[in-house]
Amino acid sequence: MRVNRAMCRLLGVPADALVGAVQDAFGDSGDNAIEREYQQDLLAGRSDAVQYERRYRPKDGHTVWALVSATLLPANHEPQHFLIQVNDVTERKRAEEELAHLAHHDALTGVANRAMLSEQVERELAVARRRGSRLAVVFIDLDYFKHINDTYGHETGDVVLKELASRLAHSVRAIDIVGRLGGDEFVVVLSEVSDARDVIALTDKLRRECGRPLHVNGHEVRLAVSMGVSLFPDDAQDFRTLLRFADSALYQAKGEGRNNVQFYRPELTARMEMRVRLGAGLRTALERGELEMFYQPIVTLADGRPAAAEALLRWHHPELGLLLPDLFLPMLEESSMGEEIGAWTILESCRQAALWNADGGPGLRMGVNVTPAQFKSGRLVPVVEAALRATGLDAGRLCVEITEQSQLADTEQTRATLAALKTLGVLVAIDDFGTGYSSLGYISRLKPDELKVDKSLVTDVDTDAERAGLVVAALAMARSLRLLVVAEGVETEAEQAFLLAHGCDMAQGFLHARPIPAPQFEQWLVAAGRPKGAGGAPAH
Ligand SMILES: Nc1nc2c(ncn2[C@@H]2O[C@H](COP(=O)(O)OP(=O)(O)OP(=O)(O)O)[C@@H](O)[C@H]2O)c(=O)[nH]1
Repeated sequence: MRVNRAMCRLLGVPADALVGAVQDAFGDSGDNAIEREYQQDLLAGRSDAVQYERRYRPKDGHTVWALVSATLLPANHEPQHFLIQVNDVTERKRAEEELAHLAHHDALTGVANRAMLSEQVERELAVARRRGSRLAVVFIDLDYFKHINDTYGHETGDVVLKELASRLAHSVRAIDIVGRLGGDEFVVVLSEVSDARDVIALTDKLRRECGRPLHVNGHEVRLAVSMGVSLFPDDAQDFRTLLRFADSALYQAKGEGRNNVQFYRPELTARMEMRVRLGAGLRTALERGELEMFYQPIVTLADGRPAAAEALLRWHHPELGLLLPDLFLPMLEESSMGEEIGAWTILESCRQAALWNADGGPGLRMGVNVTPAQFKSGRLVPVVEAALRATGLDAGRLCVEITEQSQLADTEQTRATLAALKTLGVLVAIDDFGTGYSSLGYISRLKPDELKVDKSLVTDVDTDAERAGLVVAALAMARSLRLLVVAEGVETEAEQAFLLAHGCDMAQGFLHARPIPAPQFEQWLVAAGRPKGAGGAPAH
């Protein structure tokens, strides 16, 4: 064998070290075998010339990719000789590999992207089918990631996503797969799980790892994830369906208050279909006149007189009948119509309040619910301002109700929006108080005008000592902050008497009336305005 100087340079050794040794000492064993097959083709006359790519592994450990062209030299004498031309194509190969990596991996986090994920999972599914083993698809979504982006900026958001990917990758076993679908959505596929208990142990570990606070640019970012799980072969046979089912379970986990794991159940498919159906219907609900505001009275406890109304959205669905917001609010938040419908509810409630308060009316305040999305959109203040201008309602008669949820984070933007509403003269109420995590400090910073104590604390307050203690504490806190308190969900005289005795200002609930359409509300007003003994306020 003879080699030229270029080949010696390529492998980093003198010619005599190469003779007789190229294939065995410097070659990749798999490639060597393939090369021998090509050479057999030439020797057997099956080809005149062959070309293939192979690797050499010089002694310094790096890999050289070569494009090899080989022919047999004219056979004048035995043994026969090959003429082998070797082109170093390492750079081209590296670029190709980089492109392939980019095509298969998520650019931000480096884990598998959607395409690679489905490729890998299909392979794992084939193995699981052959072996009859079980596999879990875990859909993971960060809780309130928008809030992290909004509070700390997009770059910090990116660091959080990278860290999350790395935590996932380090928490799973070598046989598992981690991928990112986009945004804050990740998928982990757990192979060879024996049963749901196995999956719970693994997902609990993932949740613990992902939930550790993260320190970025001097901030401590608190993290939590929700997860939805579907199982092969129990729930579905193919990856697409498994992913869809895991997504339904994730939706359930978000609905259960986040930071938890839910397994897919068949009834979730029906719920998912309903969600899609409602989401589609919402797009045309407004223009078709299917939406209506109902009003529930709020009375002053001291004298039983009407003080306010809470406006509540209702949807007359053409097939499903009258729907309460609990059923369609999540879809409304996701829908492109969310903002438009939100603005309409404010305008409609202001219009009604202006009408009821015209000509020396009863001086009713109108409570209007705003969703967290509406609140955070940055457009709430102009929408309220426009509604007041269009309807002529006195700003002091409008009360914006914001639910006490962790979405209503204690941020600069929250405080600025509340301050802007106050500048307009609009009142602000913290709704569903007692269901969230508000501390006294938090409430005092938000400076609302009113607290609405949630029904869950009010029900049986006269007999349940624990609830009574909480309500009394809430009333004391409200007094110290000079806030008005409305008790929600008051259903019995005994509850109402307890509330009155402990200094609660107002009550709302079935004891007085259910939410009713405007014409019925007017009848209620007339009846409630009558002196006691002349009929009183009917309970609807
Ligand atoms: N920093 C960063 N943000 C992203 C990226 N891709 C999507 N997002 C943001 O991720 C957020 C996705 O939020 P969602 O999952 O819909 O909502 P969430 O706030 O996490 O609320 P829940 O999931 O309901 O708990 C949006 O605000 C997107 O703008 C990205 O590559 N980097």
